[in-house]
Parts: sequence; C-alpha cells; structure tokens
Amino acid sequence: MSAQTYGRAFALMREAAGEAWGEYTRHAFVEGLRDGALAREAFLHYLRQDYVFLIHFSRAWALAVVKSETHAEMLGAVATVNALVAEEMQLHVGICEAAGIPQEELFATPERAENLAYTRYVLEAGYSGDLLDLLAALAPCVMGYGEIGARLGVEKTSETYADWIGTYAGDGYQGDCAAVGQLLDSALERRLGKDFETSPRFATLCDKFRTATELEVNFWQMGLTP
Ligand SMILES: Cc1ncc(C[n+]2csc(CCO)c2C)c(N)n1
Repeated sequence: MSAQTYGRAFALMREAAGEAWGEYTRHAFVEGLRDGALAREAFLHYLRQDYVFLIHFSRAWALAVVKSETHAEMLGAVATVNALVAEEMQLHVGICEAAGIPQEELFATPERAENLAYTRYVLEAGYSGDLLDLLAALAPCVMGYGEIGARLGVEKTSETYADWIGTYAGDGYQGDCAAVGQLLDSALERRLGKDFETSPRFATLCDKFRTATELEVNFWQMGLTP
C-alpha cells in the first residue's frame, strides 16, 4: 500500500508532517496491538476515552456538512457522520459491554485532557476556518487509522486484538479512507485550484495536519496511562 492510495493532498501533508507521522502510526500502543503485548486494562481505558472522542468527532464531521459548498461535499461529510454514529460508536458499545462496562458508564467517562485538547482543536479549526481547515485537522485521524489497520493486518503476530485490527484493515474502512482522500483533493482543487500545493494556504493546512497528528500521538500516550 502506498500513501498515494488516500489521494494526492494526503500524501503531501503526510510528508510535510515529518517525524510526527511515524510517531503516530508506529507508537508503542500500536505495536502492543500488533504483538498482543498491550495490557487489557490500557485497551479498555483507551476504548472508553475513544467513545467520548467519537462523540466530539461526530460533531466535527457534522460541522463539515455545515461548511460544505457543494452537494458532493455534503454527501461525503454526511456519509462519515453516519459511519461514526451508526457503526463505529456502536462497535465501542459492543466491545465495552462484552468486557463488563455498561453503556451508562461509557457515557459517564470523565474526559481526559489529552482527549479534550484533540477534539476541541479540530472543532475550533472548523469554527474559525473553512472546510479546508477542518478537513486538514480531520484527515490524520481517518487516514492514520487506515494506514495502521492495513499494516497490522499484514504484520500482526497475535490474535489478541485481531477484531480491532480487522475493523480498520477491512475493505469497508479502507474504502472510507479513499473517499475522504478524494473529498480532500476535490475540496482543495475547488477552492485553491488544480495546483493547490503551490498556494500559500497549503502550508497553513499542512501545519494543521501536523498539529492534529501530534495530538494523535498524545492520545496513544494517554492510552498507555490509565
Ligand atoms: C483517537 C482516535 N483517532 C482516530 C480514530 C479513528 N476514527 C475516528 S473517526 C473515524 C471514522 C471517520 O472516517 C475513525 C476511523 C479513533 N477512533 N480514535
């Protein structure tokens, strides 16, 4: 799999993020999912926080509907809102229930600062900017998990977290990443032109992408410290 799979803008932004990208996609938490060495307690703590994360992340994708300028953009954003609320959040409820954590407890999870920092950063990018600012802040989350899932699907040496890995390695999620990559490319072309990477605005969008990537690194780190 090449970085280009998720579109031209993503490949450029990923490159511009430098070392932060590898720190995110090859974090110790990720390697623990790969070889099964991640403590169950850390995984469940991560899932509880991630449930809260997904609530705010759904709000950010709903804001992408608000900031859309075409029907195609609205369709792309609304498909992601639905996938998040109807599928991914539901998945977390199921895994946590099976582990003895009832849904009411999940809803009442106190939000960790690393979690709050990340989602409110993304929301603020959308509130004060346009669809491009918002998508640049949203992209590391979507494509990063796509890259992690695709790699772990091939490199995993344990079945302990195979369900989690399978969710992101599967064709369904990989297709979602390709669709978001296309949405990002076409939104950039519409607003900045075909050669969007030569626009001064592209550098500021790369900065947002890198900041969100660094916030993903902090989120994994939080996962290791229940
Ligand atoms: C901290 C954190 N970062 C990324 C994801 C992955 N993720 C978030 S929203 C979404 C669907 C949007 O296409 C996916 C796959 C996560 N669960 N938690």
